[in-house]
Amino acid sequence: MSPPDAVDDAAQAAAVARTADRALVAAARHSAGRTAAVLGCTLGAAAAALAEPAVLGHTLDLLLRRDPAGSAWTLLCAAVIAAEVALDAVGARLTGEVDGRSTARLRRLALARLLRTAPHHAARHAPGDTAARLTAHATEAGKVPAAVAHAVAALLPPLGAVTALFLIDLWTALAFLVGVPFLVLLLRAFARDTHTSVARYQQVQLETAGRLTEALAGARTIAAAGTAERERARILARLPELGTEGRRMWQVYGGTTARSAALMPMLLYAVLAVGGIRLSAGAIGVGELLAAVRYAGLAAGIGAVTGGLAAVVRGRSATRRTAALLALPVLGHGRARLPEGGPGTLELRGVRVVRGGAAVLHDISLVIPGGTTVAVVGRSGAGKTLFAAVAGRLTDPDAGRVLLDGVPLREVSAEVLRREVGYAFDRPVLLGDTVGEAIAFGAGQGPGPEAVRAAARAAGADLFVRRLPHAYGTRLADAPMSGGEVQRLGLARAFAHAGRLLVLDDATSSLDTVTAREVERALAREIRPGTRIVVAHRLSSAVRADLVVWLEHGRIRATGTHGELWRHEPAYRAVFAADTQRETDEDTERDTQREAAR
Ligand SMILES: Nc1ncnc2c1ncn2[C@@H]1O[C@H](COP(=O)(O)OP(=O)(O)OP(=O)(O)O)[C@@H](O)[C@H]1O
Repeated sequence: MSPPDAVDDAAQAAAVARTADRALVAAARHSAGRTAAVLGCTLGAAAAALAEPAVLGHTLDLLLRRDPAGSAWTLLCAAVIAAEVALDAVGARLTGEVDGRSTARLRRLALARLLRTAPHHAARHAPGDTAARLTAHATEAGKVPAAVAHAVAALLPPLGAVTALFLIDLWTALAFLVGVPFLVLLLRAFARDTHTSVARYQQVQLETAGRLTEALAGARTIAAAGTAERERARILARLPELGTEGRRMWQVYGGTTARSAALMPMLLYAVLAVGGIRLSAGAIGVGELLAAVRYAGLAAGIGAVTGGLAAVVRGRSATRRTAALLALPVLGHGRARLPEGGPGTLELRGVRVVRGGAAVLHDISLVIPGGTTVAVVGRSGAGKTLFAAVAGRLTDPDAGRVLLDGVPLREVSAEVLRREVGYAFDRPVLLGDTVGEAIAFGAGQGPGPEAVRAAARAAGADLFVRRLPHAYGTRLADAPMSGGEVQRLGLARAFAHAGRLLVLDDATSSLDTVTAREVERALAREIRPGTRIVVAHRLSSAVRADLVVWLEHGRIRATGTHGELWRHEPAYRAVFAADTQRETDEDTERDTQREAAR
């Protein structure tokens, strides 16, 4: 890694840490009342636990002296113990609520951020990795506010108990204090070791989830390549590490518990021995000795703080993972509207796009008059998809501006942008319950059933949709579709929402040439007129376009009509060499079939 990269990564990690802390504060504020109630209950239970030895000791002294006040103090003992149990129970219930609410809030914020960032930022995290951050890690992170309250309250009994020891008898308290440095060392080592293990464990979890999702998405390729066994090994490769780190966490926890369990009796014996000497010297009574021993037990219970501390450490580490989503940059929107009835004139001024540290679109300056159909062509990797993404503001350029009907796209409101700019992709994802809903899916008021059908007809989808068991009401899960059929539904969705600018990014690539031409014709005749940007490898798309933008290595090599470019630019013809052959073959095939039919 080069030094600037290392600096960038460190700065990014620091930014994520700050975002994580802010997210935790926001989550705690969101349930401030309940978190305060958890703190109140746990502090109350701790106070009751702290009062218990003193009340018990005093009651014992009264009963030994047969003092009549003894029965009232016995009742007080019962009340203190009952209060401790009740407060613990209410605290546990409230803790569940706070955990749930904080988790839900973190999840909602992270998901909203994920959906509002530019797609290439969201793609930084693999789907499995994202799912783990939003589920398991968000759950751990959501536990932090209540865990902090518990950890704070857990400090009260030991600190109060040491104070009480001093109040009962100085020498007994000093006997206890001899063991305290060992306890502190134990807790520090616990916090350090747990943090390291938890961070490693969560990292391995994310990577394994990421690999699993990749494999699920690529199941067909894996089956075709016959590499299922190798893939299984790749997914599970880090499982032993997961086991190692999991065991290490339990070892650290178990070791700390065991060491504190060994330390505790020694402390208690020391207190008992010194207390016994003080009792025989008449410095303290039997009740006070009982109270001192119980306080020593409470004070040594500082080891119990380790449980709360572990939850806080795990939660903070998990928050950083969820917060990486919160730190994604938002694709913000302005409030501007577009001029009423504008033709859809698109202007790119000095557009430059950087990906992976290198410029992949350079100096793109171009005016596309409203109502024009533009074919964006070029070899694979030339920058066509990025051009389309910038043109409809799926992403912002790193330099330069994009204007639609004279208004910078960055300033256009989200609602206007998505009403006026539509997209269809090569591999659309269908969202909604039914086929009809998938076509109507979009911002604002969706199109009615008639508009949905018209869009499907234009996209060449109506016929196969009507053959489905419940036509447009068929559930997507019950409608097995080919790649071309899914693509036609994606086109129908774009047509149903067509605004002044429509971007078709390789959206007919899975259609046969005849269907693709029918769709192009329907688009010209039946869909709201406007500017069309058609990313295409097909010769026919370039032929039908009013203007061709020819990209090469991220730059505009030339613009013009297809005829002009075809006549004067051999390199332009070479872009379509394979397609020319394919279309010729398809024409020949069709001619042959016609001949055969005669
Ligand atoms: N997120 C990214 N990180 C790094 N490089 C990227 C990213 N997105 C795109 N690129 C690079 O930018 C270049 C242009 O990509 P683009 O997808 O626009 O090409 P294309 O012309 O649409 O290709 P194709 O015809 O194969 O779909 C490619 O070299 C690609 O590797």
